[in-house]
Amino acid sequence: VTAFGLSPSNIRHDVANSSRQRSTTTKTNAATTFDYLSTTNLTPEPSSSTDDPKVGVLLLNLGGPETSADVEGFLYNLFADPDIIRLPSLLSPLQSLVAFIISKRRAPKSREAYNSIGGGSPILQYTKAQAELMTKALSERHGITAKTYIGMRYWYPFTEEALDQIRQDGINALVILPLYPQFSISTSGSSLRVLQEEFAKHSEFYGPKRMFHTVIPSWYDRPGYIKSVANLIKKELDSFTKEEMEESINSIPRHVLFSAHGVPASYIEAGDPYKAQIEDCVSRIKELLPTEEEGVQVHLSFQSRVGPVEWLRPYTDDVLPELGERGVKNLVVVPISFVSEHIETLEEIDIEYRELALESGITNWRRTPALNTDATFIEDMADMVADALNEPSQSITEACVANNVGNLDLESVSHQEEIASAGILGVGADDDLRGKMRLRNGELFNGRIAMIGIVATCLIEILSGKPLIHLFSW
Ligand SMILES: C=CC1=C(C)c2cc3[nH]c(cc4nc(cc5[nH]c(cc1n2)c(C)c5CCC(=O)O)C(CCC(=O)O)=C4C)c(C)c3C=C
Ligand SMILES: [Fe+2]
Repeated sequence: VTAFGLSPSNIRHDVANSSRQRSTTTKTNAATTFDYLSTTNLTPEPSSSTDDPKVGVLLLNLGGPETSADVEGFLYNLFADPDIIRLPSLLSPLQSLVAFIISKRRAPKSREAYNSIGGGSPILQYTKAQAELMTKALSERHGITAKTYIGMRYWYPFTEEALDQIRQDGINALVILPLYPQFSISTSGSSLRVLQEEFAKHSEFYGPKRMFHTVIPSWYDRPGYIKSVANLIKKELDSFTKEEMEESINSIPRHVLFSAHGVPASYIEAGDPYKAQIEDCVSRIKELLPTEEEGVQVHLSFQSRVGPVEWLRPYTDDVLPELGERGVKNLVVVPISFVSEHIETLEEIDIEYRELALESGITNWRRTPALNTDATFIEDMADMVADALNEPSQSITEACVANNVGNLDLESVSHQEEIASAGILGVGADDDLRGKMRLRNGELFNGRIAMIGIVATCLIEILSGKPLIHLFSW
């Protein structure tokens, strides 16, 4: 079935009539029709007295503090998310306490970073601009009138608020688009979990008889997106002057460093597709760039690690000095896992990494802007929504299962490994593998003991007022 196989009466519906009943952010194109509804296998009950399809697009994003007074609350929401810090189930009742302690601890450093970029995150402004332009392009390119909603995970407007509005507006065909090109359990997965909970709470509204929804879980491989990033990089590569090129003492004069947001390495072990999608994305973009023979070398590293655990490697702050040592002078840094400017582009890359690069001898520094409202990208967003309306639908649950959301639970990881290896272990048991499984279970046990120790340490600090907590570095 297509994503929204509504009843035949909706086919070739006149947008001009229905658009009067809903508030849209677009100009209405009266001559256009809802051709995308033309395959009809399912017949939902209309949500209002008319049987208009009311199309909504829900853009999911992370959100960010708008002022420095918001920073601690934002951090609390982030660390209270079990998809960001997953405690073993025994300790999960302590999640709020852990979030409280870590956010208090981290707030001054984060606040300073936000102050250096004007006091708050620009994420909401960029997301609003993307929403408005995408809605307009959806109307102009595809004749689809839709209302676009923004649902942030950790700050206003929260996803729950967007869903309240979606219900009030009587939307009956919803495209869910996380603004993360690559899927991670910690980002798109976390937002989809909120949707799952909300849909269960209001099942009378979100049931298939009342409303269809389809999720676009990841879209890093869309040619329009790949092309728009490649174009931004080529523009920066072309900006190196002849003099700058001559400064290079590396055999390759220009270098491109993709700096992706990191995740803890344990996420990948739990089945997070993020690393594989980042690598695939980078290799697709690379195909559109000049080759090494043409004087451009491409690198990939991961930034923004937080806390005491191992994150995806290589780390950006290790790679920059290495490139400097290799005589690289001309470098274009490309933020790759996010589509608008935010603290980690404006502060971490533009200030911290730039300084590190200059200290390391990389004298000619460039950074591609985030896609923001890039015209090719906005058009591709609109095309992506239109495609989702015409292609087979993917439910929230299907998207979660396909991307291993929920696997972060330590018990389920261990259980799945046992299941996965049961065949090998049962017949012709492999002692080495059994040994590894025992080791893994031992590690889990040790992990839990360590976690209890950490929480106990925090409690002691709170109760005693003494700073035991800077034993670990959130
Ligand atoms: C693809 C993008 C992102 C992934 C993956 C991701 C995972 C992740 N992040 C943290 C901890 C923090 N993230 C913070 C800010 C932040 N994170 C992303 C994106 C991804 N995070 C963005 C775009 C932002 C910035 C929002 C803004 O205000 O502009 C922060 C707060 C900032 C700071 O104090 O450094 C934290 C903390 C973890 C632990 C994690 C994976 C488990
Ligand atoms: Fe983050």
